[in-house]
Amino acid sequence: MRKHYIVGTAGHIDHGKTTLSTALTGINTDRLKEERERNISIELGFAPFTLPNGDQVSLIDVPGHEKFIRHMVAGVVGIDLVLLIIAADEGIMPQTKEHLQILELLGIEHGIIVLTKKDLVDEDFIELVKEDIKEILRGTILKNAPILAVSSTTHEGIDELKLLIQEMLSQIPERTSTGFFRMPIDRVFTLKGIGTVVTGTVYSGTIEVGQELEIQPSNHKVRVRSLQVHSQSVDKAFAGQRVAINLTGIEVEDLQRGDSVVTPGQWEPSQRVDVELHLLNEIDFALKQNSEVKIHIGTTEVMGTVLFYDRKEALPGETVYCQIKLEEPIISSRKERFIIRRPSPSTTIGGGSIIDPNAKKHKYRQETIDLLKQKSKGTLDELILQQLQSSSQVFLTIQELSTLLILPKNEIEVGLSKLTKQLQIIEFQSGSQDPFYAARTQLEKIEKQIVSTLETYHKTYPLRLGYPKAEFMKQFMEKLKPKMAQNVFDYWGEKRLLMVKEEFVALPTFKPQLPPTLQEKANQLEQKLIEQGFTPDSWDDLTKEVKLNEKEKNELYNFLLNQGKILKLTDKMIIHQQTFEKLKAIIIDFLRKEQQITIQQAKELLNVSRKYLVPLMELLDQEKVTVLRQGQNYRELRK
Ligand SMILES: Nc1nc2c(ncn2[C@@H]2O[C@H](COP(=O)(O)OP(=O)(O)OP(=O)(O)O)[C@@H](O)[C@H]2O)c(=O)[nH]1
Repeated sequence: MRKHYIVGTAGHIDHGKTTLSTALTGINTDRLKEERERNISIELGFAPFTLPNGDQVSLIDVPGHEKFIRHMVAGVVGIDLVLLIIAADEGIMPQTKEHLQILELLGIEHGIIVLTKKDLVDEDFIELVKEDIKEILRGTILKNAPILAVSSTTHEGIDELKLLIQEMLSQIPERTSTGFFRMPIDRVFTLKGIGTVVTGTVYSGTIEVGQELEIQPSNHKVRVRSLQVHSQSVDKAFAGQRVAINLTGIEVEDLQRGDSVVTPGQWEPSQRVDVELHLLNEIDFALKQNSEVKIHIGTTEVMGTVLFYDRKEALPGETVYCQIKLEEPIISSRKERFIIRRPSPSTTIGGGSIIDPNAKKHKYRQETIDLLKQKSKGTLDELILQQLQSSSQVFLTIQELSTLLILPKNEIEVGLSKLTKQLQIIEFQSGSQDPFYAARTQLEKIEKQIVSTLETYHKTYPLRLGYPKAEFMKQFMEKLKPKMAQNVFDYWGEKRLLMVKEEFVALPTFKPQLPPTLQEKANQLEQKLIEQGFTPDSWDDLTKEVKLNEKEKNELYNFLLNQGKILKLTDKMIIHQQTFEKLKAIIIDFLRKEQQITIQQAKELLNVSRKYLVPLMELLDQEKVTVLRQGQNYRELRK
């Protein structure tokens, strides 16, 4: 299959970028502007040409230094190769160096140095210029770049250059299209009969016709009506490609260069980004705390303030960890490259990569730097583990991790399975529900808390069955759905950390017990209650003559209820379990003979007033001994 590549040009003014583009493509890129209206994906400065093997190249040639920076930053994920153009008669000039620095800051590592205007100088001179260039390139990202001399006017070396471009491109590994979709917008316009069109380079993921997407930071919902890649209509486009998208659901006025088209729900605009920042050697000042800078990222340029956490200033050539507080919210991704410039005089100061696209406020102290360093150096596994270890929410699903880390789900899954095998994290999974995860260290930490919480609770309330389950879940299983919580209870149950009994959580060894002092009083009360038979006192009356404080009274009541020693007749009235058994025996005996019993018959049988009789009979229904026939006034045995 024929491939399509994007090649960028860089170099000092008048060194022959446009003339070389014309020599390679046969198109005068300055004239491309007129063609813009004809097709949604033709745009300023992009000219196509075909390599000897049939692969296609789109050459970007943008005039002017500002535009160069914009295009390089915006196209950083899409540019496969860069041609650094140096005129043989002039050699390295200030802007050559600055462009080289920008390529370096953006991490663009595949390049060819093209020496133009070969026809204006002799061979010896070219050799001298080449030596100069090698000297300058030493230690830079393009240190191994080949150098080739050409003439764009006589076309000497142009075919050789095409072959060299072809060879270099064939060595570049294929891009992967993993992750959520994101495309920073570089142009917005309307076309008659088509509607709103945006163009840009796809940073991550894939896009399809019909897909629902969202514009950030404005949070507009949109749909893809049609797509073009390099003037061809396509159904799908991938990371690294330059794409024109025809959008529905939005007007041109609601879009601007710098916005991003993204997968819905995955990106949150932020006004703080943590960064690893490298300052150029060549600047002649120190970057002070709170300096105002302009950050070029994606297709956006935003003013921001530099915040250091371990210094008052950064010196030329230094690489530091810091934060940039932005004047407007932006969308960015971890490891995304950016450039910073000084607003006036407009000069490039440095650049770097994003550590945290949704950064928080930090304190001025060494720990902040340690954290940023760890985050920037961290592998995917380390990041996942760190998230699970530091999150206030102990249990997280893949979706939650993906949202928190701004990383694609498929990559998170790979990391999780590795970490599970290493026993660094515990996976909770059952049936159709989504699996969720916890870091082992984090789990051990809360297990300790649980044991100590339960111990204290049992000591304070020795008569209770245990810690109320609902409260327990709120405290230790924040945000976990009941079904998921059951998984964790099962896990802890198997580990013999705790046991769950109805609505209570207790240590496995725990049994509610009466202390000796209360035991005696309890016996006394039970005895009295048994003697009262079918006409018992309320709990309040019963306990009047026994010395109990309010708490003991309550605890003992609940204890006897939980132990099944007493049963509730009404809110106030209770009956002893032995009395209830007696009642049951009498009624069952009667019903076996007579089949039915009315209230009147029961009254005669038990010889109590209605005040007791009604709750007694209702208790029998409740305990599933009898049923009251609907609409009748008699009861039968329950089958
Ligand atoms: N003799 C000769 N002249 C050349 C060659 N390449 C470019 N030139 C001339 O150099 C001048 C500048 O060339 P451009 O192609 O406009 O340079 P550029 O780098 O695109 O300039 P900017 O876009 O303004 O930065 C023009 O007059 C060209 O005709 C070459 O290989 N040989």
